[in-house]
Amino acid sequence: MQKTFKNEKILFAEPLFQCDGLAGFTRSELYENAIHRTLRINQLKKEHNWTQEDFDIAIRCLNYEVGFVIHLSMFIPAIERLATDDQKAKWLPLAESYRILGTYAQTELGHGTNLMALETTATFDPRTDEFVLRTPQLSSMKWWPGSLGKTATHAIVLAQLIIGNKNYGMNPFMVQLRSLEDHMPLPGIIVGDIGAKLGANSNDNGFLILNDVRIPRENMLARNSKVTKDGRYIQTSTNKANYATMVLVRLSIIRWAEDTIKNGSLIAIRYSAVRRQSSLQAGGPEMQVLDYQTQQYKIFPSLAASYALFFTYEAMMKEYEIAYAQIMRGNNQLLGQIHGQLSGLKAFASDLVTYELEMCRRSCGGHGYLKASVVGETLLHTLPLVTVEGDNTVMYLQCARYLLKQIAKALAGQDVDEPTSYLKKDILSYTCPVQKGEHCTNPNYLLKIYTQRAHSAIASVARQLQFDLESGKDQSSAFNNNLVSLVQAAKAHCQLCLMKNFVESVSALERTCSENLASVLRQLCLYFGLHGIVTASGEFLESEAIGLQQLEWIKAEELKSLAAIRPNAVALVDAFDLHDQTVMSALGRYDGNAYQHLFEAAKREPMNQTQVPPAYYKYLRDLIKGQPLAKL
Ligand SMILES: CCCCCCCCCC/C=C\CCCCC/C=C/C(=O)SCCNC(=O)CCNC(=O)[C@H](O)C(C)(C)COP(=O)(O)OP(=O)(O)OC[C@H]1O[C@@H](n2cnc3c(N)ncnc32)[C@H](O)[C@@H]1OP(=O)(O)O
Ligand SMILES: Cc1cc2nc3c(=O)[nH]c(=O)nc-3n(C[C@H](O)[C@H](O)[C@H](O)COP(=O)(O)OP(=O)(O)OC[C@H]3O[C@@H](n4cnc5c(N)ncnc54)[C@H](O)[C@@H]3O)c2cc1C
Repeated sequence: MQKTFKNEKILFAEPLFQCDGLAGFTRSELYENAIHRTLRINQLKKEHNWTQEDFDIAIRCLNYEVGFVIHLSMFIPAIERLATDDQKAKWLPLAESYRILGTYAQTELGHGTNLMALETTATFDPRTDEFVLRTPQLSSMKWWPGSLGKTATHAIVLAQLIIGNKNYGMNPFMVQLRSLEDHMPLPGIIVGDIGAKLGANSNDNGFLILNDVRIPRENMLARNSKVTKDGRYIQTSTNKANYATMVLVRLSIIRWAEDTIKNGSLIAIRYSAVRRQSSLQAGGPEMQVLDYQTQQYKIFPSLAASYALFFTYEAMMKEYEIAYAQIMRGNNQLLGQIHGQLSGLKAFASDLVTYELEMCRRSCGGHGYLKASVVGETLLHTLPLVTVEGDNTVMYLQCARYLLKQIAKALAGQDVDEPTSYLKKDILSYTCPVQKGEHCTNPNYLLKIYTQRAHSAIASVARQLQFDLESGKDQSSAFNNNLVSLVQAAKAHCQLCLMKNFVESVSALERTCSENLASVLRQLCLYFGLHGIVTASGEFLESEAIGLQQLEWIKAEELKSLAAIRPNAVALVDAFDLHDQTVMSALGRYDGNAYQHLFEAAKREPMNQTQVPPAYYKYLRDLIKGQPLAKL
């Protein structure tokens, strides 16, 4: 799956990267540890001539529990995408050498989704050839940007550009926040950490108030638009190009989701293979819980999702690279496609893994509630993915907006983008591919069912919107009246994308891998398809892609698939080739000694470093001895 990290031994030989000790760290310790880790990985990269890909894999091996994540994943990419060549020549070397530490400051206390309503302003002052940055009111302050709280010396601030009395919309500005001498905030800058979060507490997400902070005109990142010395606004590319960084990060989030669900399914399956509990025959030997059909039903979806997301990330990375290369040459033809695809798939991937991670946690019984199992921690660390880089509902709606445009083109006989080429088909020409039970064992037949269901969902909401408009509703009311169906249509398209990528990737692999491996992957792909239909059976029936007879066959085939996957389940997670230090879980170690590792973790618990707790002397001793308690 993930390219085996040939430098794993080097990385995990150092205590700094051994994860057992993180439990019990305070926020400041987590924060410092994360910074220390990134800088040490940088040193290892230089000492061992690692590539940038090695650096990236090292961070993934540490489950992104490192510092400077926004600097690396947003600040630098934003300079690359939004700055002119001269500005890149100035800022990139400083950022890449950590001489400046950055954040991407877009979200405000009052607005995160609605970028048009961001309140931070950058007013051009022609007298001094500067921009004056201001967060005019409480709700305007930047709130959430990673590394903003205590680390960033610079921020790419997204602000409404004001020239004279005209607002030219959201534009990016490079703003220095702290002195490079003593790290103190500069005049006009009020900055700090927004406080503890459910997870990811090594990251200093921060707040930023700008009180008439002046920056030179050349600090407006001007690849897509600029302001001349005499105050003229010149747009050289679509304003949407200023959104480019978010598109890239949505792609990264799909891989983040893949990484976390691999961890979760590995822990759940390895633990379920060693955990014996109860027996089916009275007095018989206790069973591996992995042999219970219900346990397989709970955790094999996460196994299938791991592979589905791996194949989808690989496919979308190729699609993004093609689009990005064109966009950077000024050709925005693929911008709408890549935005629509990645908005939806980021939402679908993060929804899928947060749901399946909780199922993995539940499948570990009581031990799933221990931090030492790590599944719960992984879930807490993954939860933000349904919100960051665009709240999932909003992202589905962006995807749906793209799909509506595509189906309108299809119905008008115009060309459509490759990912929506199925919309060119006549919706009435579909026939159910599954005419007998064995057809349910063919992923290609299932793919046709997914295609019809997605097409039907998109066509249905398009018709309903048209009906609402024709019956006199205005555009926004008609839209709001159909938001749930729009989200449903986007999800249907995204689930089709995952299934299509899975089927196509396995058929490509079949040409080069062994038949044994091919049959295991085919089985997993089939299961992924069957399970997806069963869990959304209402929508598939509604689309008439299947009837009750087909659903009955599919449900039966899904349960058969569980038994077929069982013999290879452990091998399929071992194939992730994840180091124990990456998985970190006492339940998911390669050696299978879950109880021993749980007990070792308990012994490391700080409370166990003394036999008698301090509370004994304060409260318990007198209580136990029947002494009257002093006034508390
Ligand atoms: C190599 C070593 C590297 C080591 C890496 C280390 C780290 C590992 C990697 C870690 C992985 C991930 C990191 C994750 C960290 C995340 C931290 C969080 C960051 C953030 O959250 S940043 C803030 C994110 N905020 C948002 O996403 C805001 C969401 N809102 C919006 O995007 C917009 O408001 C909107 C899309 C909802 C609405 O846009 P708006 O312009 O107001 O109106 P519309 O009419 O809807 O759109 C107008 C047209 O613009 C098109 N559009 C919109 N968005 C985009 C886009 N992003 N790209 C292209 N086009 C876009 C839209 O389609 C409309 O076009 P049309 O008019 O229809 O043609
Ligand atoms: C851990 C973390 C790290 C972050 N890091 C950064 C960062 O580095 N830089 C940065 O700029 N931001 C960052 N953010 C902020 C993040 O981008 C926003 O939280 C996100 O864009 C969602 O916006 P919001 O918080 O305003 O939610 P809202 O948009 O207020 O969402 C609230 C509810 O309203 C609904 N809603 C909103 N608009 C619509 C609509 N048009 N139609 C239907 N429903 C709607 C949403 O679905 C949601 O249910 C981070 C957030 C988190 C949690």
